[in-house]
This record gives sequence, structure tokens and C-alpha cells, in this order.
Amino acid sequence: MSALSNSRFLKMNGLGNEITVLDLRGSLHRVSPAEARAIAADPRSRFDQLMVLHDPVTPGTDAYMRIYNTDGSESGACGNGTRCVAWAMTVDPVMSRPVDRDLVLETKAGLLPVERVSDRVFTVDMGPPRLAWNDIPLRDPYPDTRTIALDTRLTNAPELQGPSAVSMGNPHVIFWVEDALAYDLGAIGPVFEHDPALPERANISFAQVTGPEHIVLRVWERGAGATRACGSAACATLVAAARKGLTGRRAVVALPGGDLVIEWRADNHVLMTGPTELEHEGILSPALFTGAA
Ligand SMILES: N[C@H](CCC[C@H](N)C(=O)O)C(=O)O
Repeated sequence: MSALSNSRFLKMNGLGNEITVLDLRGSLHRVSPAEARAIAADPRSRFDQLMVLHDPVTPGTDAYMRIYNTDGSESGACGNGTRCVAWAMTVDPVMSRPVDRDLVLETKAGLLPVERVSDRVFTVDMGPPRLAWNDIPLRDPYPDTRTIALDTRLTNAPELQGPSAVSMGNPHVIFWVEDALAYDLGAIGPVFEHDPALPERANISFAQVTGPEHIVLRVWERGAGATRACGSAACATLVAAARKGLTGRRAVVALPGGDLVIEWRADNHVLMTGPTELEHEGILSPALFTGAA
């Protein structure tokens, strides 16, 4: 029987980005890719990202998070999921613990301080963007990642060239487009996600800059597909837009699920503000894990 059988979970969302939160603090179990896929396969616990809480690693932090995509792969960042975890750790009667300061969460990519703005709204300090080609990572060395080249050329969308690349602890490629709604994400997203110039694949964004403080964004997520919102993509896009002089350092990023406010502060940290929503809680059925080791 899996150590996860009968574990309590929260099904949440951040702007429609489907998030399942699982608290493994106090346990040494590490969710396997097969277990993550099994949890995703049940409609009650379905997720774009599974956020797993572990005991804190770095002194002064409140939890270490592992982040899984629908396909079982792991990511270093998930903005919408981090807000959901912050809600769970400050409000949920089972997961919350008293803290007399703002939460600090940790992932393999670094520390994420979180501030509660109102009941369900949180600001996450997503840290500094990583702009060097080998940090994103890209296959080819670029002195400047504001414009890169992928191997993929689409005959039906030849304008999709020269995207920007940014890491927010996870890799993002951003295409600048006239109309973000014009693209069939399900058809073209996976082709770019798996481009040979992206050694760890990437989240693929289609960004339409509609003003110096406004961007319309659609995202095909690595390992999860088209989602209603992607917080780290919104951060990566604002950084890339500001670097290209398309926007200032603060903008509203409009995603299918709603708006995020993103600010690239003078100290180089990127702040993301947005809502969270609890849908329901549940218990992982042992039957889910038959055959998933
Ligand atoms: N939805 C998440 C990002 C997930 C990124 C993941 N698909 C990856 O493999 O990097 C967000 O709100 O930031």
C-alpha cells in the first residue's frame, strides 16, 4: 500500500490553474512520478500542479515544497500553487500553524517569502529572474536572451520566431504576438515545449502587449498542457517585456482565468499578487495507487 493512501488533500485553484495541496510534513515519503500521475488521474484530486509540503530544510523557512506536473515531472517554481500553499498554511484548520511573521517557502530553486494581502489574496516574492542562457537552460550560448532562436519553424505560423527566454526557477519561452487568442495551444504548444534547443523543455507563452502596463497571456505549460493561468509565466513575461522596453516594470497580466499583478522591483525580485480558491478537500483512495510505485 502506498504511504499516500488515505492522505488528506486540498483541491484548490489560483485563477483556474488547478492545484492539489498535499501535506507530507512529518513524513519522509517522497512522491514518485507514478504516484503523482495517479493522483492527477482521479477527477477529485486532478491537478495542473501538485504542491507537496515537506518539513523545512533551511532555518527560518516554514516548509519545503516539491512541485509536480500532471505528467509526473517536477518543476522548481509554481506561482499560483505557491499562493494556494500559503492559504493552506495560514487558513486551513489542519495544515495551518501559528506564525508571527510572513511565511517563507522553499523549493529546489530558492526561497519564496509570501505576504497575505487579504482573505484569499497573496503576494509571493518569486525571487530574481535568471537570464543567463545556461541558467534557463538553453542549448546554445546567447549573450542576450531577450531574443533567441528555436529549431522549430511552423509553416502555418511563420511569425512565431525570436522569442525571449527567462527562468523563474523554471524555464519559460515567450513569443511576442499580435493576438494571443489566435493560436491553437494544443497543436503548437507541445512542438515548442519539446524543441531540441530547450534541454529541460520549457513553458511556452504567447504574449500580447496591450499597453505599457498590460499584457494578455496564454500559456502552454511544460508537463501539464494549456492551463487557465501560470504565475511564473506571468512573471517571466513581465521581465522579458520590460527588458525589451515593451512595458514598464509593473503590469497587469491578463490570463484566461483572470488577472495577476506583476512587479519587477528595483532590487531585481519579482512580486506576483493574485487570488486563491479552495474547491474541496478529500482523501486519497488506496485504489489510486494500485500499480503506482
Ligand atoms: N502553473 C505554474 C507553473 C508551472 C510550471 C510547470 N509546468 C513547469 O514544468 O515549469 C505557475 O503558476 O507558475
